[in-house]
Amino acid sequence: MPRILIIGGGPAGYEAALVAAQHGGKVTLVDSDGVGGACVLYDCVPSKTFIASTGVRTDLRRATDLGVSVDPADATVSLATVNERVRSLAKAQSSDIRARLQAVGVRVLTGRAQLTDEMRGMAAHQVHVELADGTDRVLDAEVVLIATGASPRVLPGAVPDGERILDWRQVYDLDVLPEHLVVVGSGVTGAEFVSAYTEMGVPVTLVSSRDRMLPHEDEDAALVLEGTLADRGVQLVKHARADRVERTDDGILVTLSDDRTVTGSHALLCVGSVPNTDELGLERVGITLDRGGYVAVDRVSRTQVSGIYAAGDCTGLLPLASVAAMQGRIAMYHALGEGVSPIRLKTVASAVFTRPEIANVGVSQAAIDSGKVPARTVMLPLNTNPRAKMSGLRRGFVKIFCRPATGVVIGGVVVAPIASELILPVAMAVQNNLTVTDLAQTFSVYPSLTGSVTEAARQLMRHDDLD
Ligand SMILES: Cc1cc2nc3c(=O)[nH]c(=O)nc-3n(C[C@H](O)[C@H](O)[C@H](O)COP(=O)(O)OP(=O)(O)OC[C@H]3O[C@@H](n4cnc5c(N)ncnc54)[C@H](O)[C@@H]3O)c2cc1C
Ligand SMILES: NC(=O)c1ccc[n+]([C@@H]2O[C@H](COP(=O)([O-])OP(=O)(O)OC[C@H]3O[C@@H](n4cnc5c(N)ncnc54)[C@H](O)[C@@H]3O)[C@@H](O)[C@H]2O)c1
Repeated sequence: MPRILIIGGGPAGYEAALVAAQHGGKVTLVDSDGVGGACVLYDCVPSKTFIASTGVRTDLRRATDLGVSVDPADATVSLATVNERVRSLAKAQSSDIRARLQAVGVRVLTGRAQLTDEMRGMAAHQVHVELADGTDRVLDAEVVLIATGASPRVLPGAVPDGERILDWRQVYDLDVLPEHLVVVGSGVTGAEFVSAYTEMGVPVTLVSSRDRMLPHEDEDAALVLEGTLADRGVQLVKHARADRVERTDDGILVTLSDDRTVTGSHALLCVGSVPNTDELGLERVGITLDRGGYVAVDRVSRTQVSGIYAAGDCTGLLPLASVAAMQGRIAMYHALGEGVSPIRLKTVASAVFTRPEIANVGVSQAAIDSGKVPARTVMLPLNTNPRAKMSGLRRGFVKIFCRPATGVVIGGVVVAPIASELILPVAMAVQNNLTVTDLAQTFSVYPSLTGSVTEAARQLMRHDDLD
């Protein structure tokens, strides 16, 4: 069995370690900041835990429409308590993962690793680990997995100070809600925080470099979200690139590239990430990084160098926890000589955890509209759904896309309060090459929001599908 050394303990690294150990590999995992990685400690898990608290206020706000009078103003937020919950849940999950790794025999080291091969082309790679206790160790391994993730991008004129100018990892240090939050960047991270703080009752201004939020998401979905946020009082400043963010006497000042200015009490920078790939000794062993600093990999996570694999955000493939984990597992199956299918991004389901949520899977409407992918499409507003009416939901929709000739489902989008859950039947259909007839003939519960998924599929069935 090869010796396996994994650098980075996020979903890419720890999922790889679990499968490798379960298949008999002798595995060491080195992580500098905490098992679970940035995913569990700073990014995905904390943000979704925070959003869970904001959702309580959303439900209270909507209660009056359903005949239950609650004044949302009475629902005061103890930000310190919310943030303490966020931090302790993240730490608990990190401990759980460490325990699982140790239970299957993975050796876990806390420290910073880098490749130090003295010669290229050797059967074993050499890794130097600077341990957290100040000591050093040199380890040899036939298989190395680089799974070092990414860090918030810092704009030269807008360096976070952790007090008023924040990146998304620093927001949990606030004890009091901002009086007026300016979010810079309208990608998924920016959109989620705009939605969450708005639900908390904080006035929010969004500085968006594009003509719409969520430029990589379904346009109809992004417009629904923009409409909802505008109704909730969010100020959207479009075509606005932030050049500088500075402290003022009582807050912050954002200066845009066209000299417009935006003021607020706090700024939250959500301007993307950079891969953690420097100081890893990659060039020394013969791995060249691309222009963005990412490690290039093939569909079974191999780098240019034999025995060295990479997975997760450091590869820039699709920065999602689920994809990172799959890349990590695939790398280990391949390294251990197990049968493995190359990664398929066309079946990845993902969600934006705003209110409403936006979830999608498979091909996009943009690819269909551009003529790249031939498809039949349907978009069903949720306000026709009986369960949605009962719950007072007015916005949202279900879209399904299928192949013109066969009716095989190739993608879909759901915009709804729990779209992240509702996308699963569409994802199952895409993953398993099911047709719209298969979906339509599946019993959905009456009344349910998934009834709109089966109804959308029914609308895509053609007369000859009924034969
Ligand atoms: C705000 C936010 C919310 C998100 N929400 C979601 C979500 O809801 N769903 C979803 O699927 N994805 C989400 N993502 C994306 C997800 O967090 C990432 O795709 C995921 O963390 C990638 O996992 P990873 O294993 O590649 O890296 P990471 O989770 O970043 O872990 C890498 C680890 O390697 C360590 N490391 C780095 N260098 C070294 C070194 N030299 N030696 C040792 N250790 C090292 C790091 O300290 C870190 O602990 C979100 C991202 C952000 C920014
Ligand atoms: N729910 C989830 O699954 C989830 C949540 C958050 C992030 N993620 C993952 O992380 C990826 C990255 O998302 P992200 O939002 O962190 O980064 P991103 O790179 O997608 O978005 C950053 C945005 O900031 C803008 N920007 C950059 N510089 C700017 C400036 N000076 N002024 C104004 N705007 C500026 C960019 O144009 C871009 O639209 C996502 O694609 C997703 O895969 C997933």
